[in-house]
Amino acid sequence: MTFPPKTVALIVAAGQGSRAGGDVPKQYRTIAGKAVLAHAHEAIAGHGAIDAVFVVVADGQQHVARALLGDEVQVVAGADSRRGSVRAGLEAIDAAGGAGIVLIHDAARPFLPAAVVDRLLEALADSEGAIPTLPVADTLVREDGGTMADTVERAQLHRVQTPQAFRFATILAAHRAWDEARDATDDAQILRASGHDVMLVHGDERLEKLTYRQDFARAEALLAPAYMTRVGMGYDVHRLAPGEPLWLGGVLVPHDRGLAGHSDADVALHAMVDAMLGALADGDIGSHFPPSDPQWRGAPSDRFLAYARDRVTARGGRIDHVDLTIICEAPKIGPHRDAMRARIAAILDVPIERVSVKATTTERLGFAGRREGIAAQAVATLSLPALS
Ligand SMILES: Nc1ccn([C@@H]2O[C@H](COP(=O)(O)OP(=O)(O)OP(=O)(O)O)[C@@H](O)[C@H]2O)c(=O)n1
Ligand SMILES: C[C@](O)(CO)[C@H](O)COP(=O)(O)O
Repeated sequence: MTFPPKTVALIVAAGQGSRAGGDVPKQYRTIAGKAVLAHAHEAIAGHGAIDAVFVVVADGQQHVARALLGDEVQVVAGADSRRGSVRAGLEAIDAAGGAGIVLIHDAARPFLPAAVVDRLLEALADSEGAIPTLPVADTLVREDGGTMADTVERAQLHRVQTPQAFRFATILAAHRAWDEARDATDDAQILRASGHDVMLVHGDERLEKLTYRQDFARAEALLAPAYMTRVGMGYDVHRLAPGEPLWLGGVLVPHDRGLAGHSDADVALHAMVDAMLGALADGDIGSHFPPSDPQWRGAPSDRFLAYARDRVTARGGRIDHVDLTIICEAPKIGPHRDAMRARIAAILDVPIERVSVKATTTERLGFAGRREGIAAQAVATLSLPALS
């Protein structure tokens, strides 16, 4: 029976990130709230073939790495060059008992699809080393003092990524044999210099290295949740009755009659609640606050609207806009429009510019025209995570 060789991931994170700028080295900057190094660690450590992870950081930063990654990870002090940091990591793995396979990975490549690791390990079955690469899509030219010189044939050129996978004993020996006076930008060239072939497997665009400041915006965009716009509409009617206060759009409006209903009968807020629940495809106001339930008798309708707002937030969504139309002969809505907008904006916790309140009569036609009741229509526009 053969056992798979012990496979160790070695993440190098001891660089200064000078090309990326910023107050802290790029591997400690966050993307979607998580440190770049933590993303890289999570991606590689989460692959089922990885038995242990060693991380190389600048001397003095060991406690930062442990705080980010936990105590299971082995933390090693790095060197002034990437090559030196890899060497320090390999020696630490050797001192800890060695490995069968090592995957050497840049912390600066935080997004690692598992399929890349699968391809590397498969290629390693017949070789001492394998690396992920991508083809070059642009035309390549040499420069001669600011002008274009020869075009470089690109068919055989590849962009080299990490992780780079090696038989551990072979890459350790190659590093030890390497002339310390020379640098090397990656480990595959060190292996090759020791006489071994390096297999190429297909890499992944998501593995691109964070090198420059603008690369961080690209990385944030990669992780940003995709939103979809959802629109809901609501409609409600309540009867006007003497001796009732008139609540409309969350505002107490002076009038000779008020709206009758189980709660405070604020027809405008009720239509808005239904619009928001509609956009969520989450039932209607009656299913969340049944009129048969005595606890809602006389209840202020701003509670219902705040509830709908919280349903949106709980789904990871945001309220982009609400548009309300109040349909009545009297009272006049114009004088109260901005107070209603301000109140609704406060309940929904959105800027007032996202709240529209309009009004219309029905030219004295129908129940609204006969002043028997007031109707309201609302449209709510929400952004919800696409998968919600
Ligand atoms: N002395 C070094 C230099 C680099 N690295 C690591 O090697 C990876 C790739 O290197 P690079 O992108 O060049 O990172 P930096 O050297 O930090 O960047 P810069 O050259 O812009 O300073 C990074 O994860 C980096 O932290 C390292 O461990 N030790
Ligand atoms: C190892 C590497 O990421 C492979 O592309 C690259 O060579 C690192 O180069 P850098 O100059 O250290 O960024």
